[in-house]
Amino acid sequence: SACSSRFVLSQMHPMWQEPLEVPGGERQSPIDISIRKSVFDPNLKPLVTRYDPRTCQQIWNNGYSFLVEYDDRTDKSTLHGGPLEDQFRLCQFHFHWGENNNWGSEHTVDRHLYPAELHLVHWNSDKYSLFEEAVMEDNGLAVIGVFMKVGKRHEGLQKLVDALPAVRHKDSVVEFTKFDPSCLLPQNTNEYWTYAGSLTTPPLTEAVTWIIMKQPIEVSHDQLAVFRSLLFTSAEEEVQKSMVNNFRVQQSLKDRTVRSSFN
Ligand SMILES: NS(=O)(=O)c1ccc(S(=O)(=O)c2ccccc2)s1
Ligand SMILES: [Zn+2]
Repeated sequence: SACSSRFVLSQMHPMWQEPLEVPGGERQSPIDISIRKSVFDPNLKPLVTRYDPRTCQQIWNNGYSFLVEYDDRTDKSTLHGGPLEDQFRLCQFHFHWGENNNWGSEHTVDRHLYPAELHLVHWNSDKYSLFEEAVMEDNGLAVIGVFMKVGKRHEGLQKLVDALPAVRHKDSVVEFTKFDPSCLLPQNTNEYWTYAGSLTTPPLTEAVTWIIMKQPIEVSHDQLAVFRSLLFTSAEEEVQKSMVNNFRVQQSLKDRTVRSSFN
């Protein structure tokens, strides 16, 4: 899928310094979601996801996270509803996590940090014909964020966890098929926050409608430990660096309002 293979994320080290200026800079992500400052919007609709597991293709360690990539050449795995006016196509999902269970998520809720956060990345296939075009437009992308907390083992996630040793190093790819990402959504997808933001890794473009689920999913301590066994570095590099703390620092809300789909 074009959504991540053609875009080589900036070669800056994953703990990259914040670039001096970013495109626009008025709607950057991630942010802290203040529950009391969010505004209930009764016009927000339920989210509708239709994912076809047959579009799942591979897992790729891009040196920043690991991406599970989907065939986005047709409208087989889609997202619409919620705050969205158009239909969006799933291109990949990936995660952000910490070196321990005390932190790791990019977004926070009333400053509460989760040990990890899942991002399901979609692009507006009603308005654009290629992912590359959508990335440059302010309504081009929609990312569903799901918080992850430590608890019982997540059976659906285990198939993915078992494949991770095959993509331990940066630039490694392994075939990964027949995975339905809706198993990673919480059972209640009607309660979410939404706001206008950006990609949280370079190019940081301000093209994302963020949809953050209120209900976290539970994963086990051991499953998160396997995430931390991945490496930022490629097999050739002599010094291996554990892939941990791959989250961006929080950004100012500026002149934005976070809406909630629930009261
Ligand atoms: N963490 S996040 O969900 O905001 C995110 C960062 C990068 C991507 S991308 O790989 O889709 C991509 C998109 C456009 C250009 C390059 C990569 S998605
Ligand atoms: Zn992300």
